[in-house]
Formats: sequence, structure tokens, C-alpha cells
Amino acid sequence: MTTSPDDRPLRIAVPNKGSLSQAAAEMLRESGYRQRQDSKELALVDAENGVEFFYLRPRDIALYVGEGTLDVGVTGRDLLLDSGAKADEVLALGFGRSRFHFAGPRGRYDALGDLAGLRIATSYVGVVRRFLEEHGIEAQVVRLDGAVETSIQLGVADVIADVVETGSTLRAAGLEVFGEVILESEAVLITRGGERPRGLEVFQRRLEGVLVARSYVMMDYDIAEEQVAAAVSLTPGIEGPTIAPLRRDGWVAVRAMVPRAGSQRLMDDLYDLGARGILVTDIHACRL
Ligand SMILES: Nc1ncnc2c1ncn2[C@@H]1O[C@H](COP(=O)(O)OP(=O)(O)OP(=O)(O)O)[C@@H](O)[C@H]1O
Ligand SMILES: O=P(O)(O)OC[C@H]1O[C@H](OP(=O)(O)OP(=O)(O)O)[C@H](O)[C@@H]1O
Ligand SMILES: [Mg+2]
Repeated sequence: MTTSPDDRPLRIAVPNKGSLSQAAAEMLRESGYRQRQDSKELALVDAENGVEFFYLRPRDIALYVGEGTLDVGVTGRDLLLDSGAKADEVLALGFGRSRFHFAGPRGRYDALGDLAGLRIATSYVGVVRRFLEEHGIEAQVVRLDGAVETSIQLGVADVIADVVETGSTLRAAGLEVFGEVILESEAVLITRGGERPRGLEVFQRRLEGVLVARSYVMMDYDIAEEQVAAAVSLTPGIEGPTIAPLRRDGWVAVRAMVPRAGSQRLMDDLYDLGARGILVTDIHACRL
């Protein structure tokens, strides 16, 4: 049972809005937890699984967890770093990926050195100030809540530092990135610095199970015994493939988990080796 020392549920902060909220709820559902039906619900108890979810602004989540008010949370790595909260990343969750970049009017700037003395608009003041300090760059940081791309056109800033996913917002504003990537972000599971609250282990294992189930598939095929060694080297599985006898003499059935990426190519290679009846099925959940 996922409970804390005093037997209260594990208290989990989940994004209530924005880019991370839907994917976070989906991942939690796939992990077997109840999720809210209505986006107005602020909290939800899943007594059967010993957890309680609090739906909060992703930007605030690291603060709640850092203060110890909530045990764990799902937020963006960039938001965690920006907050300066005493919370640590314990698991990368593979969704909400983005890059954090400086950008300016197309063709005007091309290196970090160009930033000296400029006004930089951003919603991520903590991340930007730290970056400037680490690189010994003196520039003015202008804090905005959002739509930072428009700030240059309106004369509030010379450049911006913002989240870039597809790049289409930048293009539409006539901007382009320059300099190196400031950071690569994705949704992460966080806990209070150095702490492993009771109940975290089960919660984390469930999320890890979803990550594996998403990135692996189950592959089954039949093959002649003399080709088994070659085939198994292509599909070594996790602990080792299952090999079972077939009714057909001299043939066996092989079953192994393989990475989803490249699984079509693997099927081609197995077919060329003589494997037949090659089947790929999704994994819905697992514990390795
Ligand atoms: N296209 C994107 N735009 C903004 N944030 C993104 C995007 N893709 C991923 N993210 C990540 O989502 C997190 C920001 O979430 P947040 O909900 O605060 O912003 P938002 O999606 O801009 O929401 P809002 O509707 O409040 O503007 C960050 O971790 C960020 O890296
Ligand atoms: O590279 P893209 O795929 O275009 O995505 C990045 C854009 O999306 C976010 O803005 P959002 O729509 O959240 O608006 P906001 O700036 O008001 O938060 C982010 O701040 C960028 O502007
Ligand atoms: Mg936004």
C-alpha cells in the first residue's frame, strides 16, 4: 500500500493547466491512478492506491514540494530550475519536451557575446539570470508572464529567452534562436531535496513501468532451431528471450521485449534470417 509513515496518503502535485497537464494526467491514468473528470476539481483522493492529487499551476509545484507541503510533484525541469526551490528531479517522464533559447530578430544576433547590455524579456528570470552570471554576461532581464515574443516588436526588449518546441511561434514573430541551447527540458518527477517519502517507491515504479511500456513492444516469432542463436542476438530481451518448442519439428517460438523504435527494421532482419509469424504487440503495463 502506498502510504506515508503516519499512514496518510502520498501527496502528489500535478499540473492543472498548460502544456504538461493533459499528458501528466494520461500518464497517471496509465499508471493505474484515478484522475479528475472535471478540470475545475482542485484535489482528488485515490484511497485505493493511497495517494492524493493536488492540481496546481506547474510553476508553483516545485515550491510546494520544496517546502515539504506536498511529497512529490510533476513539473517541467525548466520550471524546477527557475524556481530555485529545494526540490530534486528523481525521474524524467518523457513528455513536455522543449528547449530553452535566446532569440532575436532574424539575422541581427548570432552569438552569446551579442547579449551584453541588451534587454532580455523572459518568464524564466531565474534560469536566465543564472545563465548570464555563469557566462559573465551583463544584461538587463525583463520579467514578463507570457507572449514574450511580442515584447521586441513593442520595444520592451531587444531579445527574448523562451521555451521553443516546434519553433512556429518564433517564426511567426520574425525571430530566430541564436547562441547555444540554455537547457533541454521535459516533464520530471520531483521530491523535496534529498528526501524519499514513503510511498514514493511504488509511485515511481508505476511511472517507470509506463515509460518502459511506451518505449518497448513485445515481439513473437517462429524460427528454425539452427537460426535461433543469430535471431536471439537481434532480440536479446531484458532478462533473456523466452524460447518454447513448436509442434513443427526443428522449429521454436521466440518471445522478447524489444525497443519500439526500430522494431519494423528488426522485423525485416528477422524475416531475412528465416523467421516467420513475426508479431508485434503493445505492452500496456509492466514492472521490470
Ligand atoms: N510549446 C510549449 N509551450 C510552453 N511550454 C511548453 C511547451 N512544450 C513544453 N512545455 C513545457 O511546459 C512547461 C510550461 O508549462 P506552463 O503550463 O507553465 O506553460 P504554458 O504551457 O505556457 O501554459 P500557459 O497556458 O499557462 O501559458 C515548461 O516545463 C515547458 O518547458
Ligand atoms: O515553439 P512553439 O511550438 O511555437 O512553442 C513555444 C511557444 O509556446 C509557449 O507559449 P504559450 O502558447 O504557452 O503562450 P504564453 O507565452 O502566453 O505562455 C512558449 O512560451 C512559446 O511562445
Ligand atoms: Mg505559456
